[in-house]
Amino acid sequence: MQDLSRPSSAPVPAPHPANPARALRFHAVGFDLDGTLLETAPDIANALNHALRMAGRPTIAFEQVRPMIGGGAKRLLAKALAGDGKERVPAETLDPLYAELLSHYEANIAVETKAYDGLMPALDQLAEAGIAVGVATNKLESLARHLLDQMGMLDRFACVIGGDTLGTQNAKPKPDMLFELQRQCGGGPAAFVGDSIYDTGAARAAGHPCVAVSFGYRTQPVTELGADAVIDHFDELIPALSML
Ligand SMILES: O=C(O)COP(=O)(O)O
Ligand SMILES: [Mg+2]
Repeated sequence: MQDLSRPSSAPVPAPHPANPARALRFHAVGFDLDGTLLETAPDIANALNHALRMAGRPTIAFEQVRPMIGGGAKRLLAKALAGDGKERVPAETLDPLYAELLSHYEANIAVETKAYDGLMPALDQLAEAGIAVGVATNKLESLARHLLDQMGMLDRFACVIGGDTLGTQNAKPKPDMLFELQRQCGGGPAAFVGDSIYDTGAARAAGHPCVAVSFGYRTQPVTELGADAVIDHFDELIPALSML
């Protein structure tokens, strides 16, 4: 039926722009979680500092915690307790504090955590193009699912592989989690997007092209991660994937 409410001189709406994700060669795109999809460092730092307080140790400034994230919370706590890194922390000290950190984090997992700018439109474009997306994080799988659920994002991902899903000995930078993500996303060519050396290491070992985000957590310059492309904003993700 003719729309009589629109005057004949009204501009015709522009056609929906073509979705560049439809031209990608990948069947699946995997994402790291901390420092890639979500800025989780404030809530992680709060949980770490809670555990340090329980141990009677000095807390660590947020800016110092950020680059320490990437290898999982247990490694983060061990690094924080080790101070200059020379002190080896015995399991009987580490394990109860790790339990404290986890329970504080679980109860306060999405207080200050935020999705990075442009993430949702990029995920929308991938979904509209029929490309499966999954998460491979060194976080415990249960915490990763809980966090994504709290952020209202869990149903966007075909799978969530955590640092413990295949056994912690197979966590990134081993390639296994990326192979599992690829399998659960239905197979076919897959790319990976991450923020740290754990991610680029896993992608290289899996033979998956890799995009590094410059806004995440790492100790070295982003150009030294060995990624195939670097992006500063999620608006650049699909153009970057199209070059790989
Ligand atoms: O929790 C961590 O230390 C790492 O998590 P990520 O693999 O999602 O960066
Ligand atoms: Mg990360």
